[in-house]
Amino acid sequence: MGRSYTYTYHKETLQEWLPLTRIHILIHFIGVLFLCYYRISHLFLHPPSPPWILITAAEVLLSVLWFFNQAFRWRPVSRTPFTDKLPREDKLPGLDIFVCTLDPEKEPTLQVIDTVVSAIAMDYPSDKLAVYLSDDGGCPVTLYAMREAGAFAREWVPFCRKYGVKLRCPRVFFSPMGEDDEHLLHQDAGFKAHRDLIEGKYEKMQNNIDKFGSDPNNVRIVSDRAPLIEIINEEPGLPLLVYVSRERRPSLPHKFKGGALNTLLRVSGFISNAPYFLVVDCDMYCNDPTSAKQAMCFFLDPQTSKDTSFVQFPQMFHNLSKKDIYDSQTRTAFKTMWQGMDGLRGPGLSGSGNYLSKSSLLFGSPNQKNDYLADAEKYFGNSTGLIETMKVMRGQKTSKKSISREEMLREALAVCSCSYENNTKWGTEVGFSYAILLESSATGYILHTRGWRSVYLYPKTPCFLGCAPTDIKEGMLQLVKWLSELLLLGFSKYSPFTHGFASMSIIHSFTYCFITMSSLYAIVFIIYGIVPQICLLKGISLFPKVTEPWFAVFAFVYVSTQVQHLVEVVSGEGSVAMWWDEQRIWILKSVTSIFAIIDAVKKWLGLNKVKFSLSNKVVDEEKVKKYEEGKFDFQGAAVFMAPMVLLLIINIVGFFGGIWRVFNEKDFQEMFAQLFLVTYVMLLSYPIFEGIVTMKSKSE
Ligand SMILES: O=c1ccn([C@@H]2O[C@H](COP(=O)(O)OP(=O)(O)O[C@H]3O[C@H](CO)[C@@H](O)[C@H](O)[C@H]3O)[C@@H](O)[C@H]2O)c(=O)[nH]1
Ligand SMILES: [Mn+2]
Repeated sequence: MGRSYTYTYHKETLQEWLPLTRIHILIHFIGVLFLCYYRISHLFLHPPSPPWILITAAEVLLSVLWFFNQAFRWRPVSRTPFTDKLPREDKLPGLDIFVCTLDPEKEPTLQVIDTVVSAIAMDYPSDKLAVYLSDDGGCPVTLYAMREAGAFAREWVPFCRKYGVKLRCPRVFFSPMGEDDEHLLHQDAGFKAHRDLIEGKYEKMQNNIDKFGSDPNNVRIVSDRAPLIEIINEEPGLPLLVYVSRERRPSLPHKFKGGALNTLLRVSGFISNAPYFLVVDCDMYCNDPTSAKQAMCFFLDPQTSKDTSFVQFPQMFHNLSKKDIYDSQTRTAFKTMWQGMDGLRGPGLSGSGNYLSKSSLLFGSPNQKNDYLADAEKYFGNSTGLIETMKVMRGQKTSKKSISREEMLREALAVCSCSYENNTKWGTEVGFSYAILLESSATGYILHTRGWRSVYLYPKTPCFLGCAPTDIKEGMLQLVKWLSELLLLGFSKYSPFTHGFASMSIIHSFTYCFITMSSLYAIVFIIYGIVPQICLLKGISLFPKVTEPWFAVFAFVYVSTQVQHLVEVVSGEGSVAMWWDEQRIWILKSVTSIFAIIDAVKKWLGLNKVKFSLSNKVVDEEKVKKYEEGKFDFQGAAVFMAPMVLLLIINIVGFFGGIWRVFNEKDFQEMFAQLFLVTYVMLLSYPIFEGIVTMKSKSE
């Protein structure tokens, strides 16, 4: 174990081999500098030819990206919360849970309900807990299902508490996975009977929802509607359960999930007004009920409470196969990157599985210099009731007498209207940011620029489990949606290159530079996938001769990168096969990022309408089967695959043509690097060829 710092309720541990990592970065950096020197000086010494200019551009860009990428390796930490040291339950602060859903077609209602029920069963004092579902589709089936879920929760929550059930998502508990709970095996016969009774009720609920949802009218999104708030459960011993569907009008902007979350921020003020809240997407059920207390270890700790804005858990998935050929788990993001940022001033906000402090979103910077409440209407809008709730949260005196429930609900409905945010600071200074479509990425980043910290927790038992895309089309859609938006953030007025440098620690802002720019790998790989191959065919050497000392620089940089990656994968319980597979998918995703760049340019020029492409969470058995077998499935992804297919064809021609030419010309020494490159790509992309060939034969 590395060096560690102990706080009142938690502990921070530095990576054990940190000095080695840093030495490696420095040595590699020298290699990179030599490489850039070789390329750039070559352009001045020899008449620059187009292939040389291109390859120089690619390598310089790659070096810049490498440089920013090292910021994640500079100071990774891991954290351990001490939940048993927390104050007594009655001293814990209030907690709201926000679940967002939109479309029952892509987000099956039963899944949404499992998430809601698992949230209600969180291990947290009931009178301090409230669960809100934001239904952006306004679908009758969702409201109906919420009422059913409310009734089921009345049985489920006491059952979980009585027997100390660990898996509190009913679907998982009643699946074969639920039978592994050691501690439940030793329960008496009464437990078994109780369990079967509850299982019956669970099935009944599912049937009811299915039946209600079989009427097409009940599953249609209502896009023109008045707001609706319904308090579903409100009784002692049970958490509050609230259904919220904000006003939607086809002609008025609604700001997607960011808009939904900001609405919940306001509505919850009237109903529970907790100082902290958890955001989960509707497919991300709570797998470990202790996550709330884990997060509280940071919010309540005397040393970290003042400037901790959010606690992020990794997004993990319940539907991944062993091989995970598409790297849907995005290991690099949730292991290397987030952990690396955690040692600086904190990970980014991922949008799901994160606990946040409401004050950090509502009242500016942690040193409380700015008093938004002094000019409340300008910042928060004209609801005096809402401003009262905020004063209460800040511990300020309020002038308000208690109001009737009807009046309270009326005021809460008013802050759900489409026009409420007009001429206020919602979406800019207050609440979730509307700067880009990825409300969370932007919000997390802006919180950091204001001086807030965040925390990353990666416990052994996953706290939240969602549904990952299991075919390439969905995966690519999601990738393009994220990377194009992040690129736009990089060119916005909030850019980490300008705004960020000015307001954040320098290494922390490097991590954001990398995050916003990572789609530029597309340019590197496309050049690298065309130019050396064509030059190999034509006999133009682009790299130093194998016998020249300069060759060693290239070889070193290549091997060093591979070793770093291998160490990272293997030290995190990955395998060598995973290291190899990740390279393949990384190149594939990088090449496909060209669509993200195109998309971002189009949006920037105003050619593309801003549209949130909702990820599909429906499990398709056939797709899953192929994915489980580790076979690439390109069905429906022809467009996304086109650039990669083109590069592969060029590479195949380069490989065979190149070998033939080298044997004729005997210029093996000059061409070694290029031959190596085409061979490496051939080996790496074999499963992709296979996928393409089987796709063909299927459509015939
Ligand atoms: O107008 C909308 C659009 C989406 N959602 C909800 O937002 C969530 C995220 O949507 P999804 O399509 O599943 O996003 P992902 O592709 O999984 O996107 C990731 O990136 C998003 C943008 O930052 C984050 O919001 C997500 O939490 C994060 O999981 C879902 O619960 C949706 O129901 C809404 O409530 N209203
Ligand atoms: Mn999702």
